[in-house]
Amino acid sequence: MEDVPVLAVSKLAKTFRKPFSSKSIEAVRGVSFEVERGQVYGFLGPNGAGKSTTLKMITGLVAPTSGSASLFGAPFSHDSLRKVGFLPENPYVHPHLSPREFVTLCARLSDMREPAARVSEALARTGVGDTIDRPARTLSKGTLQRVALAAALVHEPELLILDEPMGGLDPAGRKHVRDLVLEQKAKGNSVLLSSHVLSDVELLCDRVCILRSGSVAFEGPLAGVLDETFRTEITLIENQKTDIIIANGEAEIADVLERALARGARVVSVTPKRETLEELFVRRAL
Ligand SMILES: Nc1ncnc2c1ncn2[C@@H]1O[C@H](COP(=O)(O)OP(=O)(O)OP(=O)(O)O)[C@@H](O)[C@H]1O
Repeated sequence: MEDVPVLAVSKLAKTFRKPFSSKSIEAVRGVSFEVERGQVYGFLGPNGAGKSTTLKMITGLVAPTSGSASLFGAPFSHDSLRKVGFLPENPYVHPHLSPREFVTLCARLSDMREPAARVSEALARTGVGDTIDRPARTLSKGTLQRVALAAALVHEPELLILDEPMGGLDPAGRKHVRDLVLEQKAKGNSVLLSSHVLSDVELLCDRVCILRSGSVAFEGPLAGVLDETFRTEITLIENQKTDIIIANGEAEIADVLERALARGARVVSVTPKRETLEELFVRRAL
């Protein structure tokens, strides 16, 4: 079972019908990708690209129009969801429950018998400190986000799905999330991370899928892509003017330098530049 993907999404599609109208919105159009064990997988795309809808179909909250998602090598079932933790975008924490009560409720819904220790541990891990017994309606947005994250983690899921986990968090909270994601990976668990914070995605993810208008615009390992787009900037001064030439690959660099020196140009710098995820995102998704 080691080689079976933790999550396999196959041609998932969702069309929403507009009420009282013949119009419809094709939110997701045949999206496929796989998440392996121990992998942190980035799910990116501009606003309205279909990320949240895809994550809701994976977790059974929205019924697909077509296509399927299988978890741990088996067709989707509510049983397989026991091994999944989900932090939705704009999570709802019942306003009359305290963080401890809410996360205990979530733990019991995941069939945990004696969850007290795990509940305290999960809330401490996400940094909900001394507000643990206050009603949720009195808590800040960032604290509620931390409570919801604890609820997604409490049953020690093998696949953690995070939809915009940095929403409303301060720098310390964002660091908590980054550390948590790396901790999950170190334990051999998998994380599917949807985020607009590209620097975090670049730091954490092994592989990414970029959605555009409901379709996959790019899917692949991050390292390979960023290496593939490796280029070198050569700055020259020629006839009292500065010129920047972009060269790809060693042969091209040698060629540019040889010609420049033969013309009597002065080489000011030769700087390797790697494409950032931000640049890749703009190129592929916008
Ligand atoms: N319940 C719904 N009914 C009708 N349309 C919907 C519904 N949910 C989402 N949509 C539409 O589907 C499209 C995709 O929305 P979705 O929330 O999946 O995008 P997203 O990539 O998560 O965006 P964001 O980054 O802004 O969260 C949008 O056009 C949205 O308006």
